[in-house]
Amino acid sequence: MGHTLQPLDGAVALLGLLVTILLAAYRKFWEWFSKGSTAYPPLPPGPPPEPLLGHYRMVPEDAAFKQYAKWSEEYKSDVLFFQTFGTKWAVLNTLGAATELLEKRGGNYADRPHFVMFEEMGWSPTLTWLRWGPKYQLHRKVLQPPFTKSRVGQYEELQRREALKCCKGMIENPDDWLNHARRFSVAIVLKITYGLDVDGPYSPWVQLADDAANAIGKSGAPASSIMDRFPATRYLPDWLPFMERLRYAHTWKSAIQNITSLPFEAALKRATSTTANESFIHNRMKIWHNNAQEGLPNDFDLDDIKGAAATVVIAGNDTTAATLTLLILYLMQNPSAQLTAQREIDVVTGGTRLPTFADLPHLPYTRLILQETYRMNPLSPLGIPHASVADDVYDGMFIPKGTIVYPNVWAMCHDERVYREPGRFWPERYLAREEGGNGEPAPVGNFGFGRRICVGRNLAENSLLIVLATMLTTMDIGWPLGEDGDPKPFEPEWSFRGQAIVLPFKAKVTSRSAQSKALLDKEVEALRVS
Ligand code: HEM
Repeated sequence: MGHTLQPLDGAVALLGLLVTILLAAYRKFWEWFSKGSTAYPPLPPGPPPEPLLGHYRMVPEDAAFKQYAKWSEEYKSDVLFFQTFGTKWAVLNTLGAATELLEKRGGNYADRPHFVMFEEMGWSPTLTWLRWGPKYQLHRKVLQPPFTKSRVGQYEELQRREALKCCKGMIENPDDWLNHARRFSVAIVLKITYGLDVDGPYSPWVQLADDAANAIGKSGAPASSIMDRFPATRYLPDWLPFMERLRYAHTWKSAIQNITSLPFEAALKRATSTTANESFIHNRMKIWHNNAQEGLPNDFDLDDIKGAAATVVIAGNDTTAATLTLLILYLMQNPSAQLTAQREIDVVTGGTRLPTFADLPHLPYTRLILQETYRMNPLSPLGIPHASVADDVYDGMFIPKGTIVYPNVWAMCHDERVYREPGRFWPERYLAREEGGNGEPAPVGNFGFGRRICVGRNLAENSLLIVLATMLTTMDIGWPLGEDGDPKPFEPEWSFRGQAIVLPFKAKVTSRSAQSKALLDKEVEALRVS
């Protein structure tokens, strides 16, 4: 039967036409807007946005850094520009752009965006998320000094002690190597910050730190949730289907509250029961009490002390544990690199003692293994975003005030113009050609840029180098064996939602020799009785 034209069909057709015209007009407007005017140069390029939603739906939540790298090639620009609901963000895909903007013009990019999702997760004031201003400067002034290159040596004894315990734990419980890696990292930051000891891999402190790391690690790229792009949505009910990230924030809120409060409370209790304790919390509390007693103002109040301490644990724990996990992965996958580093260490120690901090400057290849690990998988592939304080122009492109700026560290570390076969683990790549290398530059950006550069980078580097050197001296790391007794190579799984994390995997950890085991046992025993 034929279909006669109804008034409704006409209305639908009219609506369709209207939508098409509006879409075309919107595209034209965007082209005009991004081209700039006589007053403003054009915005950096990027894919054309959708009406109303802008680029919101176009950026994948999973491995966004890879999509940004592709767009950078497609639009032939090291800087890309995006917007949605009035929020603007730029992505810097080359080291040149990141150095120029975040380092040379660092003052203009020292701000952070307003992290709405993290606020929903219940964070106290912490340096990492604080906006640029007096409060930020106060936190940085308090947190930076203990971790500078000249002062970080005060933690070497603690770091070596924990490295020895970590290796002994891994060798004696090889199936549990991951928990020993986690314990190593938590033990260092909890001791420095709160004066707390972490007894074994199943200490509740390890679990607590692990929950917080999970909460952060899978929360998506910072400042990229719907609440960050469109803050009013934080007030919507979290059961709405598109409010998945708000639901996530509320689910994990207790993990953030626990890591902020429980070690703090435990440290305060210890402060009354022990006299000598030199942790961050105890030093800050002493200042706080003295000021209070003398009637002086306390600029750094209790909430600031609590937040600053939690920053060190959260920023310093999982990053170190995740890098140690990557080291084990790459050593397992690259036996020849492992052997070269082991030989290097044997020459320095004569094979008759375990390495110390004094040996590290003489272990260039071991250091290159860590450097190559940083390059292969930057933990924060899009860094932690900065934000611009005032309008700026870069390479003829306009970057408006208040733009959120992501350094695409992954793209910089995998730039084929800089690194040959960037997906290959090859520590020699940094050596000069005549030494069998390719003269490639050390990767930059793993610890961020400019005024916001990581406060704990020297501490992290020392922790990782001493545990790496101790592992190489005392352990062999290989593929797990199958039931037939043969090594079974595999490709591990990864999570790229927010941080780039390798998921737990199996490895075969064995003692390197009876002699290295005896040396390790002796040193750990000496720690126990001291
Ligand atoms: C392998 C280990 C680590 C990695 C890969 C790492 C990476 C980063 C990155 C990418 C940033 C952002 C920098 C920027 O905005 O440009 C950062 C900031 C920060 N990191 Fe680390 N970090 C590590 C270890 C640590 C440790 C051990 C501590 C503890 C002392 C720490 C404390 C901080 C703090 C407090 C900030 C915020 C700085 C600011 O906003 O001014 N990090 N880190």
